[in-house]
Amino acid sequence: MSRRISLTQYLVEQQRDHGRISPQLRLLLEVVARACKSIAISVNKGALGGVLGTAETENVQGEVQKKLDIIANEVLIEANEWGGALAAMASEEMDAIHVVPNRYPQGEYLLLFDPLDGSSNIDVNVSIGTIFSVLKKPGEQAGVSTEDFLQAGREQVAAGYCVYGPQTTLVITVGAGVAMFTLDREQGSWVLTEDQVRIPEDTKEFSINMSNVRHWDAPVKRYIDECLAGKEGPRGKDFNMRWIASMVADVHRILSRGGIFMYPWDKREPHKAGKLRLMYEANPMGFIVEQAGGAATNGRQRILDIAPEQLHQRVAVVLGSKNEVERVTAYHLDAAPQA
Ligand SMILES: O=P(O)(O)OC[C@H]1O[C@](O)(COP(=O)(O)O)[C@@H](O)[C@@H]1O
Ligand SMILES: [Mg+2]
Ligand SMILES: [Mg+2]
Repeated sequence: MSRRISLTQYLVEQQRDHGRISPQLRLLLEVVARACKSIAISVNKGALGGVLGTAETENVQGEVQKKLDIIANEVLIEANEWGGALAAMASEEMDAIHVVPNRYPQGEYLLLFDPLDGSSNIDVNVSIGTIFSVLKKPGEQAGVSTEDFLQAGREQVAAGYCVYGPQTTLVITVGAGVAMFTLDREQGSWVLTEDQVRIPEDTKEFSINMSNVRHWDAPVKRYIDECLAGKEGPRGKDFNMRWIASMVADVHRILSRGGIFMYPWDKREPHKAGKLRLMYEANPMGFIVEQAGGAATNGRQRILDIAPEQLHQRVAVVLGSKNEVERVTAYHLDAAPQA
């Protein structure tokens, strides 16, 4: 437990006392936090709010959209477009970038988000979340293009996620460690409940969708086989497994008690680098995990060093406790290059 301060106080300290963020970035993070609060209210209403079920539309990735995917996307756009901190936004649920309309002041930041992560869990009342990433618009020129968004993850100036679970928790980094805030529903405010979060370097818990085992590449199979062999195997210890199928919830557990999360490349759709999206899932989570002392790779390369080529690009993800991520990465690098 740390000092009982609000998100606003925390961000003011980051701005005023440490000079880590600009007033515009502070404003932007407060607006995102407010939008998450509003999404949390819709999530909590569930069937009573008519927010469950599918919307009978598809997003750019060809996935059927849930009503909450669309609601959360609209909440984030509406909350952020008039705030003055942003030049444009990009979302899992929108094919193209959304440039802040001329009627609003233009800011210097770019916001990317997965408005609702863990969509398959919405209707079954399991934790879901929102993931976001903030970049600075490059160059001085007026206007903004998709290319402006295609920056490596190490250029992020802030990132975060909100998990809508038994508690509503907002986790953010501005590049100076990771802070967790819990929503106080009575007060309507975010209260700092954990500062300088650290992920243990070792773990005995892995997180992967085991139903895909037959499709995995050899290094992933080797790593999981060794975990499953337990005390009698080469690792000499028993491992536990958790798979929530909401990346936000799986990553949140790893930040809370360590572990390794993997959504690797697999043979089901070999032309795709992975299932998860680089710009608004892997990059923000990679930034947060590194800031908490963990590691994040695509099996071969640090996620934050990947030069993006497309807004909705997919990527393989291995993240969490440092020593385990390094082990999986070494297994990939030892093996023959992927076919
Ligand atoms: O259903 P699977 O294959 O286990 O995939 C689960 C993964 O897909 C995701 O739900 C993808 O995110 P979206 O729900 O935002 O599309 C991740 O949160 C999760 O880790
Ligand atoms: Mg997602
Ligand atoms: Mg989503």
